[in-house]
Amino acid sequence: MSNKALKEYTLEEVSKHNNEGDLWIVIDSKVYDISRFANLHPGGPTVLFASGVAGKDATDAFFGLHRHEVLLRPQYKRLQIGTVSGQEEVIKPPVPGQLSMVPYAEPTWLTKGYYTPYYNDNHRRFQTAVREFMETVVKPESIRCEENGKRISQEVFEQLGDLGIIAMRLGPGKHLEGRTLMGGVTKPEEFDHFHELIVNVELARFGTRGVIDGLLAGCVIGLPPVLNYGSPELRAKIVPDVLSGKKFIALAITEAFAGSDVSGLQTTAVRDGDYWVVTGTKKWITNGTWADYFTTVCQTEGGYTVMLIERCDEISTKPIKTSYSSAAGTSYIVFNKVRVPVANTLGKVGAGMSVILSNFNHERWMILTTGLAAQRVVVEECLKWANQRIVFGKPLHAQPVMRAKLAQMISRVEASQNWLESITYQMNHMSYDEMSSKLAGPIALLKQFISLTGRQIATDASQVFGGRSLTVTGMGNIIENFHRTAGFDATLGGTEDILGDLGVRQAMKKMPQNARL
Ligand code: HEM
Repeated sequence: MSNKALKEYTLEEVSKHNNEGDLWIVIDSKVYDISRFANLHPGGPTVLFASGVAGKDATDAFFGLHRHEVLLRPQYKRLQIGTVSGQEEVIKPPVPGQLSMVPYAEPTWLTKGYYTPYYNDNHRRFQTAVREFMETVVKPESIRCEENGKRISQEVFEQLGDLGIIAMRLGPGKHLEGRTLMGGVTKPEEFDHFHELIVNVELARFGTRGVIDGLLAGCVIGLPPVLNYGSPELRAKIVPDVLSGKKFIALAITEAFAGSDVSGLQTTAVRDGDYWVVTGTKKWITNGTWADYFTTVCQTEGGYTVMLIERCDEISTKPIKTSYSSAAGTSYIVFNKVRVPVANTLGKVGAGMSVILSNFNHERWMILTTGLAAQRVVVEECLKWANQRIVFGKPLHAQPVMRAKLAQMISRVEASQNWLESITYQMNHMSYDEMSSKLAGPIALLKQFISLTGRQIATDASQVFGGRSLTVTGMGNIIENFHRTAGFDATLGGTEDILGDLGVRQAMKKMPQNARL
């Protein structure tokens, strides 16, 4: 119903409808006829007949128990029959694309009145366009897929492809040449790692951790070896379809036999004329359940070799059940004497380790950007909840223990943001080789820091939300998802302890020989 068709009522008129079969309430200036809905209400009918609710302004009671989006669902929206005369809506529904006004809900560069050394007007226009698209198209789909465990629809993947988002997730580079990015908001030559950071942040804000990986993390890590080491023929065959969202690729390294210790891999590739014959298994492969191509590391004579394997009858991919949604497509893969053309070899035979390692910094940077974005959303949720939740007659934030938790959360997110932007700035100014030698340590340490703070934030947030943080639906749904999945970032792309160790080893390598106290 459009606002024009709605009638105006006085509070006195509303108050007469307070019985079974004839029940109205007011929520934030809007009058709802819930006479028939009462028996269908998920919270039961009795709560709706309570004296402060039936026929009354139930705004505070409603927002103490429901998220705003409940009222926006079409089946509930149509319960509205009018507005209260002389009243205006105070609690505005979220508008897709809009920046949050909650303190610390946005990084400083997106907060009114603050300055930034890193971002320019192009980044701002780009951020607006990406957020609007993500919130309008990707968010509803993400919420559905996180719940039902299905992959994002083909239609949305192709929209991501058309806007250049799949390609942009790989960072700046030749693969962007000639592409129209976000409908022309940014030119390929303007696109830098801050644009890429914006894309990663904006797709990670929905409280749908499985979907973050489902939004083609497999391509971010699986396609670069093809771009950097594949023959022109192979690139021409694979890259256009993958970047347009028509075909999918996964990076198949880890095995039940080897995780962070990549040198324990057992999948073999044996040469037979112009083919490799690949036999073995891979485990925890993101996007593997639906991938058309697998960038795979195999043991060959002379060491490890990376090759692109196309899906065929000799490959089976089984979904692995994890504590996050199957929308990520996490899979167990069996290669049963798969014949792979030698022309699909990526890099030199026996030089597989350097092909894999060349990709790790970017992968870790990508993981920590989405991890941090999700943490900031949790901070926003907690600040809002601490403000609106009334306990012992006062808002939750009146309790010093709650303020102490919020202070810790905010500080962690702001510290990570500043470190991340500093590293991203370095990435923009360094050659690929410089990045490998100078940023592997800092990226590893920042990833360790962000995955650690993620788990600390998850623990604090669950205390702020109490029982609501345990339920998949309702007020604390974002906290529940975050709390359940925060540990993932401590494992993906190298475990937290190993990355901390790597950071320190890199530093020690650079210690001046004559350094003394
Ligand atoms: C148009 C009005 C209303 C609609 C459309 C509505 C809808 C819902 C929905 C969809 C849920 C399931 C949980 C969720 O998705 O958040 C729910 C739960 C609930 N509702 Fe309502 N509701 C309305 C008004 C009210 C009011 C005025 C009260 C006041 C007491 C109330 C009390 C509850 C309670 C106690 C629960 C269970 C909450 C929980 O499990 O934590 N509802 N409602």
